[in-house]
Amino acid sequence: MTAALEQPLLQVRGVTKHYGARLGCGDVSFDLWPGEVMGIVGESGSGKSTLLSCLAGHLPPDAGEVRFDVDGSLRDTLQLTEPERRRLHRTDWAFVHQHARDGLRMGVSAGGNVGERLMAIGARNYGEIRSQAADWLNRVEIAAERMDDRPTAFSGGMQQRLQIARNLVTGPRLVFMDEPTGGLDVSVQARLLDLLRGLVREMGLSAIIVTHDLAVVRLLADRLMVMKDGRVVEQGLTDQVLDDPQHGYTQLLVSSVLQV
Ligand SMILES: Nc1ncnc2c1ncn2[C@@H]1O[C@H](COP(=O)(O)OP(=O)(O)OP(=O)(O)O)[C@@H](O)[C@H]1O
Repeated sequence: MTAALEQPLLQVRGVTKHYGARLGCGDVSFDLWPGEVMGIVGESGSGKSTLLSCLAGHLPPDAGEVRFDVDGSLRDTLQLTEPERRRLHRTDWAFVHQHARDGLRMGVSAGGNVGERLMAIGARNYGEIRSQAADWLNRVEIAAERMDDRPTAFSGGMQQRLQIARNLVTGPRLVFMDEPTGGLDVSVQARLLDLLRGLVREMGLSAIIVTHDLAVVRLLADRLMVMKDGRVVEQGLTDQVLDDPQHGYTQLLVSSVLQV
């Protein structure tokens, strides 16, 4: 067994964030293992986005630790130096936003959006960058002839697929996703979900996915955390939690979906 498999990729302990007197998320702890996908579900205001922001280093928590496997040892990401943090965000971590425009450069061509990430980690050969960008556009089902178009000329679903290509092209070890299928038409959502599932399996991605859509976690997540009022009320294997929910709130969440 390699060292990477003997310890979690991400270790979260006691992460807490308040907004003034209001609790954003409270005392959240879990381990994420390499190749594992964790889903975080809960109704609006339950603290999912706050937690994701704290985990991804976008928001400093009031308390707690977020340790990530850096070169074989678990380092508290809140204590990293600025260059170390930047390196982490460019190489090992990726963040897929709900709104593609938050994760894309809208004034740059589709190929440029993907190629830029490669250049940020040191790629310099133009031909090589363009061919890798073309390969990734193909993987996310964007036709090669759209490579020089700007994302503003793309549909919502295409923009989201482009954002995914931009994030995955550098082979990150951990991907944070905030409602990756939110705000899209149902048929577009289904196709995107299918694509994401293929990529997650093919690349053995480790990911943390926030969603209010149980269909998303059913398809993508190995494990599930259910949040309510900033707290984790239930966690476990996705199928177990969804098929046999123990907490009253999870039961409500599952049954309200079934009634739709
Ligand atoms: N910037 C902020 N200032 C003050 N309170 C905030 C802020 N952001 C979130 N909150 C509060 O923190 C709690 C958790 O909100 P959060 O956005 O994390 O929930 P969520 O589950 O992601 O909701 P949604 O699905 O609607 O995005 C809520 O009570 C919310 O009102």
